[in-house]
Amino acid sequence: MSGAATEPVLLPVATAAQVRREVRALLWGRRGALLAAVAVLLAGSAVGLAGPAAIGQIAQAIADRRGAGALAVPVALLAVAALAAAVTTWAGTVLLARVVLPALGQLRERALAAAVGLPLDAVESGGTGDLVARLTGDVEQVGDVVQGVLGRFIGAGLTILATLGGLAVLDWRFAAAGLLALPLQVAALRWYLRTSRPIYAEGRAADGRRAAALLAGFTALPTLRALGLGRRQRDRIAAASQASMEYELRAVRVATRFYGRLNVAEFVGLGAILLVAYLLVRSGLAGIGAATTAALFFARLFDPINVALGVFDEIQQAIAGLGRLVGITRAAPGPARGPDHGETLPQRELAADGVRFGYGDGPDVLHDVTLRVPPGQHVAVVGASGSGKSSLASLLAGLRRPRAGRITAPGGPGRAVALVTQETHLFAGTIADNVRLARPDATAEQVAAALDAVGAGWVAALPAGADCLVGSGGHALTPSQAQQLALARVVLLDPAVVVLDEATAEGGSDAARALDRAAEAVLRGRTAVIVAHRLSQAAGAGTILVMDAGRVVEHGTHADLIAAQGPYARLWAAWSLGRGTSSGSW
Ligand SMILES: Nc1ncnc2c1ncn2[C@@H]1O[C@H](COP(=O)(O)OP(=O)(O)OP(=O)(O)O)[C@@H](O)[C@H]1O
Repeated sequence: MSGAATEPVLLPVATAAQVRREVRALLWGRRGALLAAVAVLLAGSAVGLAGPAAIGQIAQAIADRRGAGALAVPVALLAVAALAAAVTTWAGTVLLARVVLPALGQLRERALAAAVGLPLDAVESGGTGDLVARLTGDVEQVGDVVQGVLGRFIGAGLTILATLGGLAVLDWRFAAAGLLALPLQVAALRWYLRTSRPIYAEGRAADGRRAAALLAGFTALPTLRALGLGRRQRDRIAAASQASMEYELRAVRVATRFYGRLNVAEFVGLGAILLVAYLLVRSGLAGIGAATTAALFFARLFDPINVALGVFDEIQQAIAGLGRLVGITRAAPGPARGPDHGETLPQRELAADGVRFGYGDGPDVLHDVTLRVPPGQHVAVVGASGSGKSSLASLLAGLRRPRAGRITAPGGPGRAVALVTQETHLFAGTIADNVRLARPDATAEQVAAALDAVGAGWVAALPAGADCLVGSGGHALTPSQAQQLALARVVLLDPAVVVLDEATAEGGSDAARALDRAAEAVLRGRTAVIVAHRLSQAAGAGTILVMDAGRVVEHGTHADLIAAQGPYARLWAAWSLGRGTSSGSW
């Protein structure tokens, strides 16, 4: 392993243009519904203008000293407008959620699917933490914004537009006066974002330290008590709590000052409108009614502007989260889906040509490895520990990409190459669920047949049979039983090629024999590469490949290699000698 302590290479983050393209693609199929939602929200905003207009009419009627009858229509309009605005805004928000939530769900599915197909090295170099954070934290953040504030943000934006339009319709000078507030609002927002972000970030870090201090207090309780250190830990927790509270206070102070600045902007805008109204009314260019309406229009902007600016930060963070989500789908796809893995030409044999490989930016661990496995043939790979057998297996299975050279595998529908390693993971669920992972539509009979094929008779003996719960919290399986389930998965998957990496290394002699038989059943009739843990596994294979320090140093049948008196013959002699005394592996 190389000791290069480089920063982890995180998964890519999509650029703004890529995010836009992805969002457009996601929404394109729903554009009709989206347009409808925006139209309804816009209608709601426009209807909302009727309220101030009605009040303006009332003011005008009073100024003109008309009778009470003249108020009937504007008052009725006021009531109807309020109702209509409420209904349309509600309908628009619901419609918008119906469009955006399924789109987000689709993006999450695509990101998940991409994550599952990521090349192992991409995940390893970025750290699984990055991937998990994106699939949980970022999805949650984007989802919260989409469900919570997006509708309000769009509604507020449309209300601002409609109101500015209303002001301009009354008199363009009203709109111009109102726009005086804009530069002040922009400056306030920029100041707020600049000042609040570091406070929020440090606040989150302080929260983390508080949680860590608390946790340490709990886990180390017996030690702390025994040594009489409880008070010191309590002081530490108190200090951490104090620190995170101070950040919270600072955040509140900044927010208060932000809204104070917005109020100044509103004061400037409203003052300008009143001044313009005064001048227009005095010169007879506008009536009292229009002036009242203009002032009310502008006052009506306060709310949506506060909403829009208040959630701006959240929306920006959600856009950043979206970039990280889309970034997963942009990460280079694994070689199993690349053209070299048999997509272009129907390829029958599994082959490696001049393959060079190493981990991360470490040294090469495979040098110029070439091998061919004709259809239906079995090749066993043997060699001392660290000679590169497992690395070669993961390359052949398409889990990792070579630095140079090519891996070619039989093409065809479905997953053509299955890798079985001893690291089998059991998912929480029934035994049948675990086997069915390979083929979700498999019937109970097919699952039973697959279990039968690998000799997992013990399943039928369980009280619940294949419906027995396993995985975290479920019935505990022995490593070799878990291995059998992994092999049963392969039977269901029915791949053309199987790469078996020490699948039978687990267990004592009885279990090992059972696994050997299971592996034989799985390999029968398929092209296979077997990383042989015990030489007896290799002896039966058509071709044996001997590896040493990342190179293929010998290959041939068992008899050929014994006769050649080379490295394999030496391994065989050593292994045969130790067979009686050790567990059987070298
Ligand atoms: N994930 C990894 N990151 C970095 N180096 C690795 C990694 N896995 C293996 N190596 C290195 O690659 C070389 C080949 O290891 P590999 O596991 O392929 O050998 P092997 O023949 O399968 O050994 P064993 O029989 O012990 O499993 C070794 O030097 C090993 O230290």
